[in-house]
Amino acid sequence: MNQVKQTLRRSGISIMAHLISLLGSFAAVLILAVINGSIGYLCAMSVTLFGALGVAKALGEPIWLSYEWIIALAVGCGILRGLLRYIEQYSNHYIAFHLLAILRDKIFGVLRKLCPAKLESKQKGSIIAMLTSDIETLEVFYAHTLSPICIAILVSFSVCLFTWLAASPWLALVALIGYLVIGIVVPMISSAALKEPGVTYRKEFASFNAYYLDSIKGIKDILFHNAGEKREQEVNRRSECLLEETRKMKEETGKASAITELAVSVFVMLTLIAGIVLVYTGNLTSGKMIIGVVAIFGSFGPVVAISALPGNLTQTFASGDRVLNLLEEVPAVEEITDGKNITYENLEVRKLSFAYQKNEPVLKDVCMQAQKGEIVGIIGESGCGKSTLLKLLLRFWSKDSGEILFNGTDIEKINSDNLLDNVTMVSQVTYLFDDTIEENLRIAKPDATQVEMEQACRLASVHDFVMSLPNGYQTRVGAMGDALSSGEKQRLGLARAFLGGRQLILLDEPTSNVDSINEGIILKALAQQKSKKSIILVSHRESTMAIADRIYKVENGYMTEATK
Ligand SMILES: Nc1ncnc2c1ncn2[C@@H]1O[C@H](COP(=O)(O)OP(=O)(O)OP(=O)(O)O)[C@@H](O)[C@H]1O
Repeated sequence: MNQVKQTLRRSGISIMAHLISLLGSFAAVLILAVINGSIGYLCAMSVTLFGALGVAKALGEPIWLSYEWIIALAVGCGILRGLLRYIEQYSNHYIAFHLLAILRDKIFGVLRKLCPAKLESKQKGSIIAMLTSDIETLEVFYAHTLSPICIAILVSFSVCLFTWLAASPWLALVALIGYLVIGIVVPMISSAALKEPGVTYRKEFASFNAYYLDSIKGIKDILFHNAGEKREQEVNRRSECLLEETRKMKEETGKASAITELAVSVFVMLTLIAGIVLVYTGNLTSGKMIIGVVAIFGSFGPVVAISALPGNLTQTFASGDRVLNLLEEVPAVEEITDGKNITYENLEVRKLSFAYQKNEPVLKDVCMQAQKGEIVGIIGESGCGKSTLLKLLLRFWSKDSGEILFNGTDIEKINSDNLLDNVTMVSQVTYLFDDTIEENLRIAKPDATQVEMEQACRLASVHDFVMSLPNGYQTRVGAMGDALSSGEKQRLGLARAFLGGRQLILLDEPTSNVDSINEGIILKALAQQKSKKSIILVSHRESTMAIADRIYKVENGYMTEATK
């Protein structure tokens, strides 16, 4: 179990301020919710208060309302309460769900910018947890935290004023102290006690989700190595940890609500005692005492709601902190929008150096070039930096030094969108979305015609396979493309690249998963394509390298031209 003290990067106030700043134009809807909520609660209180007025009138207080009016107003307040409560809840949820949609959108936008460099170091499971549970948790903040706090302040202030004017300033003072204790002191104490369990719970929850998801994704390998039992034990252990954290949190929440209930009872008693003393000392009539005491009795609801917040609030803070951290994460590579647009003709790499970690260079003073009409091969031992070089050419990472020149323009001066309009890559693993084959191909060219798609698939030697499927191009491939073999996925990845029509195609082991017949067809297709494009081909296979016009070898971070 993680016993390390969990802390947030920001204070609770700062998280709340950030989250409130996201409200923007929804602030007007929040004001509507607060007004309706406050008047609604005062209406609810008024039902019993009109009852108290009736009793006070019966005790001889000079109340100008007739009994009929008192009953009619009590009924009217009851009905109005329902309507206003509906508007309040509707407004709160309107804000919450609209903001959650905006936040999801923002997070996706940030992930796009961070991808792929920063995301290589983040567990995908924890990002999924963030997109699902963390954002859902913020619903509590927007729908059930902000307006209750404002409503509690307004209602408490109104009741104090009413009690002062209608009964006695002393009763108003007791009520005020009660509100401050229940609405501020008790929540502060319980929030301090709940902070650590709340943050730890959220971290355990996110870590459990990530581990669980990871286990499901890797279930085949777990089975291959008969490691199921060990993995299951670890899942159970983590589940127990999560359960323990939940228990701790619930225990603290239970204590907090018990303290609140106790405080309410104490202040109800104190109000009553103060009222009786005032009547006995002749400072208040019995009728006014009943009106004041009944008003205060029914007024603790909003502050009790606040004192119940810390349990949720600590989790909201933890979730809010994680979401804000991601929103503020600086991408490893800044998007370029004020650069040049090019149409690819040639590539030249001069003295390129790069390291993922300081002082551990992967590539050193690398030089290479590619012209249209050429297939350039790159070979080298596993882990020598071949894929890294391709990622640098796509600017997925920023080079440390040297130049990557497209048509003589450095990569740092070319608009990011435009670069990806010119260059594409087929990586070692092709991701297929849980959609039809047609839609999976279309991500490379959304407006592709059926003829274009079929042509690309023929070039990638996958058209006959697609046509053999029950629904041809309309066949769904299943989540992560699990229904297809690695070779089929790889060939669909190639088809995407051919369909996209980019002028520079980077291929990372494009034939590693296909048999020699299909390799031959793909290589022939590549040879046909090269007259219009540059193709940079990374492969271990000698047979694949045979089509390269020039071959570079990467060794110990350096690159040399190899003899064919
Ligand atoms: N995101 C990353 N952060 C830190 N190190 C990385 C990262 N990606 C790759 N590396 C390291 O950089 C080195 C080069 O990796 P790269 O994937 O470029 O090798 P490769 O030549 O393509 O290997 P292979 O032929 O096995 O695909 C390796 O030591 C690898 O562990």
